[in-house]
Amino acid sequence: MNFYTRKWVKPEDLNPNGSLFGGTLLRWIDEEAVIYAIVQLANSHVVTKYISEINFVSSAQQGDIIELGIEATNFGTTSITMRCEVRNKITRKTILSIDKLVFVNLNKEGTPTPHGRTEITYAYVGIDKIKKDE
Ligand SMILES: CCCCCCCCCCCCCCCC(=O)SCCNC(=O)CCNC(=O)[C@H](O)C(C)(C)COP(=O)(O)OP(=O)(O)OC[C@H]1O[C@@H](n2cnc3c(N)ncnc32)[C@H](O)[C@@H]1OP(=O)(O)O
Repeated sequence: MNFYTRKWVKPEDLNPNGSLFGGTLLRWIDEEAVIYAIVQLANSHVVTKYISEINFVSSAQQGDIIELGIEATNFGTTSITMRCEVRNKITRKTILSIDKLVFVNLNKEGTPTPHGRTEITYAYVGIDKIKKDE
């Protein structure tokens, strides 16, 4: 699993108890996962379809540095399934885990369309190769 994104937990990210707000963390994960899906499927028109059980394992506090990890676990016909783990960068303690995030590859009309991908792309995919809607 690659931990590409690091976040520094700031005052505006906190809930009234002073720990990292769960909704903020989920927003960061959705964003991270959609970028991962766009790169893997080489298409900018992908949407979040399904997110499985979310396990908030431990909390993060102001000042903590956390990192978000995403890994593709299955390439379907029109979908990609990923798993996610968030951990404290310093202690490596798990903060959250999600077993399944499913994103669907869409065409210009917004209909699910085959992506033709079968395995993880590790090499850099040029941004010019990512299909964008016109
Ligand atoms: C890096 C450079 C970028 C440059 C460029 C930037 C562009 C920057 C763009 C940003 C983009 C932001 C995007 C953000 C992410 C949102 O915020 S997306 C917003 C939230 N999501 C939505 O609004 C989606 C709403 N849902 C839908 O529109 C429809 O459900 C969908 C997605 C079109 C799918 O329709 P459907 O009838 O369920 O389709 P169906 O053919 O039955 O299934 C499609 C696939 O989903 C799977 N599936 C269906 N239901 C389920 C389920 N419950 N569980 C698991 N899998 C399921 C199916 O098995 C199938 O997969 P395959 O077997 O083909 O692999």
